[in-house]
Amino acid sequence: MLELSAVQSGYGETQVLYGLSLEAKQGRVLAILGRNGAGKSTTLKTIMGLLPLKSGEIVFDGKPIASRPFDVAKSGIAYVPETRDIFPSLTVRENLEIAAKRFGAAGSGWTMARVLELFPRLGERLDNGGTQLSGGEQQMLAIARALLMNPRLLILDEPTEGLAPIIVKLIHDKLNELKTEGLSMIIVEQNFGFATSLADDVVVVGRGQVVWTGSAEEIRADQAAQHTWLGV
Ligand SMILES: Nc1ncnc2c1ncn2[C@@H]1O[C@H](COP(=O)(O)OP(=O)(O)OP(=O)(O)O)[C@@H](O)[C@H]1O
Repeated sequence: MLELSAVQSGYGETQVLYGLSLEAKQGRVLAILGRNGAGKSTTLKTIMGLLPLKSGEIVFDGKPIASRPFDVAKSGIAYVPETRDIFPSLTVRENLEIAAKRFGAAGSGWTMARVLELFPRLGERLDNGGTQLSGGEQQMLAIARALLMNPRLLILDEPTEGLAPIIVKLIHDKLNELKTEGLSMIIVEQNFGFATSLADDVVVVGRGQVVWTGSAEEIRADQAAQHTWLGV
């Protein structure tokens, strides 16, 4: 579904990705793991067109991916950044409506009612401003907003960062529901247990390249790889 081949990218003069290749498959969850600064977020930003592709290729559903973020989103990839990027001056309802209006295909897939069914907590907070939400509620809103774009691929950057264990469990269960429904996902995570219990496939990034590829079961069983690449 999404294939990166020999991708080089970075920030201005600073190169971060040195020939990174990976594949996210249809109907599966891919976890991208790696130590701080390995290049995981940079990989996601390059996919989304937020950083320029210096060389290499990114192919989505058989075609080269769009280069501008809006067009990447339009093509069916929704991205939940590490910063969540809730509009702070808008209410929960307004945050959701913007996504639904801009990207939602009328009458198909995800609707406001369906995302509120997934996250009832948001239904109780519809008139609250973005800044009045807890970290967990912001993450729920960011995911709900991404779903309203009716993506074929959902990309999440560290969805559990800074969240209390009970909210981490809730987010885990919701993402698991989405997985069961067949939604393809890429998840960047520092939380090894969270990532490997959701993922089918795993790649580990180290210094801007993929250094390990296998299944979630394989990395859970491979203590040497965990130690070498993740410091677990
Ligand atoms: N805006 C930026 N300008 C310059 N360099 C950056 C910028 N953002 C990140 N970097 C550098 O790029 C490298 C990779 O960062 P990246 O955010 O992709 O790491 P990561 O694997 O996602 O880890 P983390 O868990 O810390 O986010 C790091 O060395 C980081 O310092």
